Amino acid sequence: PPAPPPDNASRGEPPEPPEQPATPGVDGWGLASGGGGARDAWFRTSLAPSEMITAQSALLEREAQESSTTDEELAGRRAANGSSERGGAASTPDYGEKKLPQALIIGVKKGGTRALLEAIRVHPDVRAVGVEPHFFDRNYEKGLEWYRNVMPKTLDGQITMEKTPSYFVTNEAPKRIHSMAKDIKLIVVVRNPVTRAISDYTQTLSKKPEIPTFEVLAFKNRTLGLIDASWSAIRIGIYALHLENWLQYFPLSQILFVSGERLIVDPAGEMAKVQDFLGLKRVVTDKHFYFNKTKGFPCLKKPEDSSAPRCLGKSKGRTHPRIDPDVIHRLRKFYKPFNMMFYQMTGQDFQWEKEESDK
Ligand SMILES: Nc1ncnc2c1ncn2[C@@H]1O[C@H](COP(=O)(O)OS(=O)(=O)O)[C@@H](OP(=O)(O)O)[C@H]1O
Repeated sequence: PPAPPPDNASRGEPPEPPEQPATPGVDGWGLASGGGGARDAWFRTSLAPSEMITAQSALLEREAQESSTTDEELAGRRAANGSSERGGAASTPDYGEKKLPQALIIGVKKGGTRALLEAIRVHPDVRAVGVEPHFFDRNYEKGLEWYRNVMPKTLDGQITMEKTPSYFVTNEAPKRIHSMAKDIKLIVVVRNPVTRAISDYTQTLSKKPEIPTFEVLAFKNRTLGLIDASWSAIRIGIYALHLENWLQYFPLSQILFVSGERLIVDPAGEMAKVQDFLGLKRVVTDKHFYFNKTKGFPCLKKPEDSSAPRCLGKSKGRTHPRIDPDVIHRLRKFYKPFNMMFYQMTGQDFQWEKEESDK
């Protein structure tokens, strides 16, 4: 495989979270209603009103810094809803204590991380932060007490979780996470890197319509067919490169790789693996999902006691621009050796080479 690419260079996109040079030698849906009853709704947070303030300030900070890894719609609703976010549970006393997370969704950006977090927080034994705390990349200097405070209260036996997709590509993240909890469980939602890159670009384009085309940004030299691996949209997809860094600190057994593609076609199947990995009873099953034809994605069934939205918002499942098939072909060739290395490292074949087209 080609040599590790250099760091991302600014290409007129919103700034990315700080990404570090490659490791040397590497080629490379929960409403806690009625005191813990049905928790089946996308777009709900498990935060009490007071916790919302902390989380919202984290959110605002995040938005001030950059907006590349966003769940914009979710953020918008949260800001609009203010402290009434817990809906039916707002009047329910919030028992328990805030703990540091025992499991993290560390990536990848545009992999399907929001869908996974919203689905797992349906589980009564999981409580999660709705926003991305970005602790191990941007807020680390705020300290562990700040981080713990961002977390929702949990009862004994409940797992605390958060998701920040940029952790996966943050050089310092594995070391920092390991120093907090060496037995933490890590989840990575991976997706065909070509489609992921287009999804990433589509998100940027939605905020900055004036940016060059994907085809222009993807190449250092298009005539020579030289891919610009320093462009973050491309670099994030070199999963083997980033994974190498995590494996310096965590055994493979502590990392679960979820297929972003399977999470769409068989959400219950992927959720079974996630629950097993987290040591949870398989509570989130096919009964919780339905396929929404308008959205084109699986959504969570509406809880009996709520009129909450069931699908993820408009920022999830955007229509991708049409990309020159030749460029897609070049990118697939570029990623192939890295994908092979990733399959070998994880012992899982994600079948990205078999896909005939990239959405
Ligand atoms: N159930 C469901 N509903 C909607 N969207 C779904 C779902 N499951 C997976 N996906 C895919 O998730 C992609 C966004 O990934 P992330 O949530 O990780 O994005 S982000 O990094 O937090 O911005 C998003 O990417 P795009 O389709 O490119 O918008 C979706 O394809």
